Amino acid sequence: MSLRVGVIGAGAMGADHIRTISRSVPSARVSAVYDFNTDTARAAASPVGADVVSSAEQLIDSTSVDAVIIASPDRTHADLVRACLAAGKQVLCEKPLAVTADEAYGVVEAEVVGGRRLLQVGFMRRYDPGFVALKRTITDGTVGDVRLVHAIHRNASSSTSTDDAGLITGSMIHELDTIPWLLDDEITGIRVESPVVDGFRDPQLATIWTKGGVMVMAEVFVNAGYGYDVRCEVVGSRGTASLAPAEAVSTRVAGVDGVPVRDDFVAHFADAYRIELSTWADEALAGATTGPSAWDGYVANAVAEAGVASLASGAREPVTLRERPSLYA
Ligand SMILES: NC(=O)C1=CN([C@@H]2O[C@H](COP(=O)(O)OP(=O)(O)OC[C@H]3O[C@@H](n4cnc5c(N)ncnc54)[C@H](O)[C@@H]3O)[C@@H](O)[C@H]2O)C=CC1
Ligand SMILES: O=C1[C@@H](O)[C@H](O)[C@@H](O)[C@H](O)[C@H]1O
Repeated sequence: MSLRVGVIGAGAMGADHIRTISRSVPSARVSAVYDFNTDTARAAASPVGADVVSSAEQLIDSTSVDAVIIASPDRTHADLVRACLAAGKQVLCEKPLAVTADEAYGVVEAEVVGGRRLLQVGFMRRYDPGFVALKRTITDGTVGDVRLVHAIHRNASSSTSTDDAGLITGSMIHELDTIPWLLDDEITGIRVESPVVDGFRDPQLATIWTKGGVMVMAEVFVNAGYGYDVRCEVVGSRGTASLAPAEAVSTRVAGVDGVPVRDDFVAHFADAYRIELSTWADEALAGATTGPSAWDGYVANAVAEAGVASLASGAREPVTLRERPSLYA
């Protein structure tokens, strides 16, 4: 039996998830696609033989859809997730869970009412072989006690993170989820600054403090021009650990010694998306989900909100969280 997946939003990310499922996830197949733009939906659905449906509601309620992937714009996520929860369907919602922390907590409350976890948030770095190996160097004590993390997150360009707050809620949100997961720690404060005073504040530099006493410097630059670049170095009391370059081979050609930089997230995180989708589909078939939760999505939104406040105030802003329901213990 394979999981019949309905996909809402078939732009860059939705279309890539559809391709990945059809090529590399034997336990699932895409049965229905909805996109606001019908041509976009058709282009993604027809190569995999999926139906194009005329609304998100129709897709969620369809008897030929067992589980849903939401890859429409950020502002649509929370309402669509709530509709999936009301229909009792497993749902993988792309990050961010919501645009504000209150909206994200509303999703937490809706899931708690149902009494079981149905939602996974698309924080795919938790499945990336590089980030998983980096986390292992922390948990097995290789680097000793962690003191600092240096993170870099650059896009060649971005059509989705296009304003000051959107850069934090749409792009930096990956760091805001990765750091607590990597360190098994909580973020307690954040200051975000930018060298750009007028216009779009890109790049942004975040200084992040954790409950365990670690300091993190995170640079996010979504119009860096040269390619997609995600780096992370952990500095501990016994040594350091860094993500290795994504390519396995370094070349010396035409007087240049180096490794290519990939174009975008689709190429850079291909393995992470594949492992994320396979794990999610296998678990959904078994009626469970153990990936990044509604609570994780809410926490990342709460830190992002403090980051947005800091960019305006120039101050270090505290992160205050609401009560964590026992469903996410
Ligand atoms: N996990 C990751 O690494 C990534 C996650 N994302 C997330 O995926 C989502 C989609 O991003 P992209 O694919 O890059 O954007 P995109 O702009 O390429 O695609 C969005 C698609 O959604 C459609 N759409 C707009 N309103 C809709 C609605 N109300 N219902 C259904 N479809 C609608 C648009 O027509 C478009 O085809 C965003 O939430 C983004 O934050 C995006 C890129 C990478
Ligand atoms: O999630 C993503 C995009 O939405 C976001 O706009 C990019 O900055 C990130 O690198 C990508 O992973």
